[in-house]
Amino acid sequence: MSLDLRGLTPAPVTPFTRDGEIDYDGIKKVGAWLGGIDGVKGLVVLGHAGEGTFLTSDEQTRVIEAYVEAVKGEVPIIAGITGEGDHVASEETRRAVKAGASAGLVYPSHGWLRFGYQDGAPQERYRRIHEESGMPLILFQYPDNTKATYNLQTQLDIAAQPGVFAMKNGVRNMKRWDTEIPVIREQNPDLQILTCHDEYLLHTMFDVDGALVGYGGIAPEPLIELIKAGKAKDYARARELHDRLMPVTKSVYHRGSHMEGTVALKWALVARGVLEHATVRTPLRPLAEGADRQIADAMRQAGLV
Ligand SMILES: N[C@@H](CC=O)C(=O)O
Repeated sequence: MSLDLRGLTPAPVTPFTRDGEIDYDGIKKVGAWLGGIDGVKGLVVLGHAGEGTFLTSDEQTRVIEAYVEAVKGEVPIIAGITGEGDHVASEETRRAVKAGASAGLVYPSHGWLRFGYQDGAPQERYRRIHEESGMPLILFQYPDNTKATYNLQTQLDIAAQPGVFAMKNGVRNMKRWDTEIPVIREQNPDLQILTCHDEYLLHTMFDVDGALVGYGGIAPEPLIELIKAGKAKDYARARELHDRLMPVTKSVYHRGSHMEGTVALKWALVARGVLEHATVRTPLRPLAEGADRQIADAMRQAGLV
């Protein structure tokens, strides 16, 4: 498997026009900017930050194509694969391959969040998607406080399957992180382990090959430094970067929910001059009055503006 995500892989937003259509000029701008940064290893489009499930399947295809064009071959485009059933997810992955995506980040089937999954179902989901599309896949570990979180054996099984080359881990249970990551690593030395703990990256930064985060779409430069510091086991430097970013972390990710974080990401890009406005699609809603100014202040304090 040749994809190398050992570094920063941002999950960028999908820009919209003020009337809620996809803003292709906006994608060009975001894609060219992020794709041109040394240390960015790929972009994951159509994830949570990219409002992927709020797009029609035609729109999803066009967003992939637009990002592929925007990055001009500098980095691979990876598509979020979110279809509920394995058959539709597999079809979705085939469309993504055709549109130019180089890999897929496979989300759990949505119903598992509420009801949990039957033994073997996650393994089968990855197996089928890979076999039917040929796409290299990233295992997505959901938070421990959801029923869609995979137990250790399920993670090990998926990680060992053909076509699975990386894991995006957002377990958000530090006991599980500290005990499971070493086992996963030992049993799958080639698996690229990427943290997605946007709201508290510091703890996870010392055990990973990289980060696959929405945060990377607004603050790529310090996050690349943070990943380097983690790999060098330079806690002092990592702590310094963490502290510098804290106002941004708070104003974007310590909000009522991670959903608000997606809206906040767009305001952060407005502050950076990358986007002109922060239009999102429902069910996302505008942030409370003044949040835009608070986010812009935080970006200034962190030296990102
Ligand atoms: N960082 C979030 C949202 C990304 O998909 C997560 O942990 O899942």
